[in-house]
Amino acid sequence: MSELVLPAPAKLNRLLHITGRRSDGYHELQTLFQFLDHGDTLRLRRRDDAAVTLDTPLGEVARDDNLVVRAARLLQAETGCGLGADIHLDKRLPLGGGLGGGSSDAATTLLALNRLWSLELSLEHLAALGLRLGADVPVFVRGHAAWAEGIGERLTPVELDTPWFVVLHPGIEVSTPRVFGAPQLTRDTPPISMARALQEGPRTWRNDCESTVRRLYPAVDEAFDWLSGFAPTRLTGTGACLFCSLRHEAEARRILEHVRDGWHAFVARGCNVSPLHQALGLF
Ligand SMILES: C[C@](O)(CO)[C@H](O)COP(=O)(O)OP(=O)(O)OC[C@H]1O[C@@H](n2ccc(N)nc2=O)[C@H](O)[C@@H]1O
Ligand SMILES: Nc1ncnc2c1ncn2[C@@H]1O[C@H](COP(=O)(O)OP(=O)(O)OP(=O)(O)O)[C@@H](O)[C@H]1O
Repeated sequence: MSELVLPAPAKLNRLLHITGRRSDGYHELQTLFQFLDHGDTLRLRRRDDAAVTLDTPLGEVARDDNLVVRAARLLQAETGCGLGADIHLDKRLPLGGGLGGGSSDAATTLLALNRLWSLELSLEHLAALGLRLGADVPVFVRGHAAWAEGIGERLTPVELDTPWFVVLHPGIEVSTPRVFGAPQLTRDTPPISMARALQEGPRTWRNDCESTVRRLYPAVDEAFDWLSGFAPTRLTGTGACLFCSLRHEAEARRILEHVRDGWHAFVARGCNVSPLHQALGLF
């Protein structure tokens, strides 16, 4: 096998609580991660030399800063592997959208190169490596919907309902550091048990960043009010994307017909096993 074409799915934070702040400034979270059957696609071809090429420019992100390239280099450094890869990234997920696109691209790169380079590192090992690239990378490596604590790296697999979602992007990029740096952000939600969160169910789930993001970004506020006219709406991560759940795909698709110019929306199904792991025959 010398080439793989694999998905890098989006994630939603179905619930996001901020329970504290660590001494290094990072915030402690409790969150429920679930994957979507929508995302980026990567094509990776093995090279016999150590070069890593990426033929897809990504806005202002320099090639060497792209999480795909950083993931490949990290794997080479960790294992001493002398092989390389030519990588093509078909980017569909918005940057700074709260859908974890960059983290998912990194995770897909780690799993794909582990195969193409015959490294046989365990998912545990790859998740620990991925954490060095970003707090959301481990859940994409592990590949199961999860209750997460810490900065999002302590993961317990869960089975969540799998509705259809409308995901709405209001056409702007939200700065995660700006949201986490906002004085008015709620940072003291008392920790709850995973059992309680699951028992209380989706209708009670909320995102502690929501009011701050709506105040800082009027475009998110406007889109939130609009989507709420169809179904109860939530923010994912620190935004900018919003989502609502529907029982039937047709109902979700009808909402898309009304989306305003300048906004982008898609319909996707929630998945408890990542489409990446389904494609690789894991689980
Ligand atoms: C909020 C989530 O979307 C939940 O899934 C993620 O935890 C955000 O992860 P991310 O986009 O990968 O964010 P990073 O690039 O790691 O962090 C950007 C900045 O946000 C702040 N940050 C981020 C995550 C966190 N738990 N606490 C923080 O205070 C830090 O200032 C950090 O420098
Ligand atoms: N392959 C990549 N795809 C997207 N962003 C990347 C990539 N490589 C590096 N980045 C950088 O990482 C930043 C965060 O990207 P990402 O798409 O993961 O944001 P996000 O959806 O807001 O994630 P989160 O839900 O974790 O907050 C981007 O703004 C960009 O500067």
